[in-house]
Amino acid sequence: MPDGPGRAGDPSLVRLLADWLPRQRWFGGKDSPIEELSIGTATELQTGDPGLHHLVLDVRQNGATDHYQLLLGVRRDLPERLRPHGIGLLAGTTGITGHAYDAAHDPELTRPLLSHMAGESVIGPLRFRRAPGTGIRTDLDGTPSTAEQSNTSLVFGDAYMCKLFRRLSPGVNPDLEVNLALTRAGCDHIPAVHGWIELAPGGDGAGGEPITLALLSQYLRSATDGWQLALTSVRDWFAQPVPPGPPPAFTPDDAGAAGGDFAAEAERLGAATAQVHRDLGRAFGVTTAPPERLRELAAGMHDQLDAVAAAVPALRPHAAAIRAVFDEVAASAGELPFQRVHGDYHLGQVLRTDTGWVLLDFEGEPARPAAERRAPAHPLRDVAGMLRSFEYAARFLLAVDGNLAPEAADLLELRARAWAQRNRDAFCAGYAAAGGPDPALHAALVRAFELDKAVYEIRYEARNRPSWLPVPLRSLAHLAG
Ligand SMILES: Nc1ncnc2c1ncn2[C@@H]1O[C@H](COP(=O)(O)OP(=O)(O)O)[C@@H](O)[C@H]1O
Ligand SMILES: O=P(O)(O)O[C@H]1O[C@H](CO)[C@@H](O[C@H]2O[C@H](CO)[C@@H](O)[C@H](O)[C@H]2O)[C@H](O)[C@H]1O
Repeated sequence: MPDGPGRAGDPSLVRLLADWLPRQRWFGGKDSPIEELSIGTATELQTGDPGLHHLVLDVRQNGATDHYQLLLGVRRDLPERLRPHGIGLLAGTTGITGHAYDAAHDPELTRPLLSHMAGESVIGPLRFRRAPGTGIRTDLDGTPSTAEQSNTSLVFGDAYMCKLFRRLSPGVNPDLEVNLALTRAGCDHIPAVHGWIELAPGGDGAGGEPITLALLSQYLRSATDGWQLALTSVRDWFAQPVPPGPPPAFTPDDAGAAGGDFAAEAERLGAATAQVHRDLGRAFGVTTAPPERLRELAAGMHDQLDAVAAAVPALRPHAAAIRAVFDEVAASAGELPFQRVHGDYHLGQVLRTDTGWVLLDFEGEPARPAAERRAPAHPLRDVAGMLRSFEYAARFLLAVDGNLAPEAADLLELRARAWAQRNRDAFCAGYAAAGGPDPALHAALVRAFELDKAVYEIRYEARNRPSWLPVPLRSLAHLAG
């Protein structure tokens, strides 16, 4: 029978994890070495073979400690299907033996999560919770979603999606907080919350609030995410024959005539976004920020730019043009409505269901400190996030194909601009028509938010997906003007 890693100091497990962790998609610190790794909490959820343990890993990088969550499976023999998720063989230096692996990939070990949430179990510092008024089925196994994401989500049949937050933030996760509040506000544009898992206060020294570990939501089986829909539209447009003669100047209307047009969806998405902003305002309140707030906002943008330009040299040639836009915001007058927003809004965060658009993942940008992610902001920050996403979708195919001849790349860049402009316009029109602040009336602010987001993306890609770095860099020249 394999034994478990209950002893927090097992040196062989710690060594194996330090080697394995940086190779995981969801590990947010790939740009720096791990200075120290230790096991913060270890909770046995299932004894026997396979065994299941919940670990919180304390990972020190650049002098700061981040906490990551791992469901650790331990088996005497590791079946072929689990080998890609193996962490290593624990040879028993402290009495622990067996193959350790990431149990999120073992359906047999995911079912207990549902039964514990259904029964509201408390195991050591872990508390399993069921949302008020809901039941949870316990007859389903979970398999990891193949969606491109920063956490790991398990899909349970047609019923549930359980997001395991990988990098833990102190306190209640904003995704849970916002989804519960929007459910109470009767918002139609989110999936229903069924349950969650939390670590009791004091479990890792985060003070009085429990730390959210996982969120169980309604699985929107037949939905397609906005990113996939948008890319299909871009592919259609890029596949159009090139008109003969000198290089054409494509208009946004040309991009719409290609078939697979996304503009009507973009407009509906704009409207859904405005409705969610309205509901967020009702649930959490709206305050009027004085003009000094604009200066603080611009100062924060400059600070991020400093940090990212220091780390990513390719950003530096654009820095002066970007700073001029931030300065314009700092110099402007007027009072602004501040409220809770999505915070990391992009096409991968929205699903088109049979009845309309649903918004996901109210966690905010994973690299920002927790307090900043929950802080009120101007709603046009989300609008700018989605505008960046249209730029991303337009340029993704172009940036990832390194074999394009320069003329072909130039032509596709012109096509990319036309597609992005068409869908940006449609989204903004839908947003303003549904009652959101009109982006056209706040052009300087939207531009600053977009550039700030592009700078964030450059750091995000450098840290997490270096091969994607050309995507935000490519659009920067155009955006910075
Ligand atoms: N309730 C759901 N039903 C169906 N698919 C979902 C649901 N929630 C998320 N997804 C899919 O999973 C992807 C990642 O979800 P998200 O919450 O954004 O995770 P992360 O924070 O890790 O990026 C989404 O882009 C979407 O495709
Ligand atoms: O979805 P997350 O909360 O994990 O957000 C992070 O990862 C996103 C990528 O998965 C990243 O989004 C960037 O890439 C998208 C395409 O994959 C694109 O649509 C977005 O516009 C772009 O910002 C997001 O920035 C990051 O926080």
